[in-house]
Amino acid sequence: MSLFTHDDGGEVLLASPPLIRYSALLGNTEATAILDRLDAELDWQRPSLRLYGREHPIPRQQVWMGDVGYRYSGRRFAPDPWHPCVLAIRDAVQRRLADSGVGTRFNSVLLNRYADGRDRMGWHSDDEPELGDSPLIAAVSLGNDRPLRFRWKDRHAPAFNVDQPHDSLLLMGAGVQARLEHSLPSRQRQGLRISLTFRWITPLATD
Ligand SMILES: O=C(O)CCC(=O)C(=O)O
Ligand SMILES: [Fe+2]
Repeated sequence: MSLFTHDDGGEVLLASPPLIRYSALLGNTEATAILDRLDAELDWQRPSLRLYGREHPIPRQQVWMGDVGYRYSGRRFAPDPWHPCVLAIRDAVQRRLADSGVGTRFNSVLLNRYADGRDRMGWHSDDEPELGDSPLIAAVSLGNDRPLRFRWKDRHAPAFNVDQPHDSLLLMGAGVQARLEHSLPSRQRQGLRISLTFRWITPLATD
């Protein structure tokens, strides 16, 4: 699914709200080397979520990284310090977005590790209050190409998939979290994938 291509290589998958995919963010060799390092060097966690009084380990692993803490599903997470590879990716993302006229910075990132096709993420929007009114989220994919599935909250149009190849960047622009939900469905026979979703978090007054 692609409407047209920007001069800088960004593919406009949805014009409004904007959903834009960029390829070859780091270059294949560097992206693969970084995938291996993040897999080996990060302190991957599998927290449990409490649902109807029972603890359920999430079906993937994750690391929060950056300058500010984060609340997720009612719990507080202290961030891990920036890993040099993650800083390199953040800078590449900010440069690529600046080149296409999107001046933005990110102060935190959620890294998700999907060991195989059984690991997944359920339907959600990234719309926590500390992300502000119309958050901009930049999702970088390393490793196996797993489609991100989107559905409209008002169901006015069908759900659709967005492929996320190795070394690609998906920009979810203003309005995407308000109007759509996304999920990473399980798949058969898939290998390791790590995603990095960069965000700007405004620390709340209660912090
Ligand atoms: O791994 C993905 O592609 C999706 C991650 C995501 O939705 C998130 O981190 O909020
Ligand atoms: Fe998300």
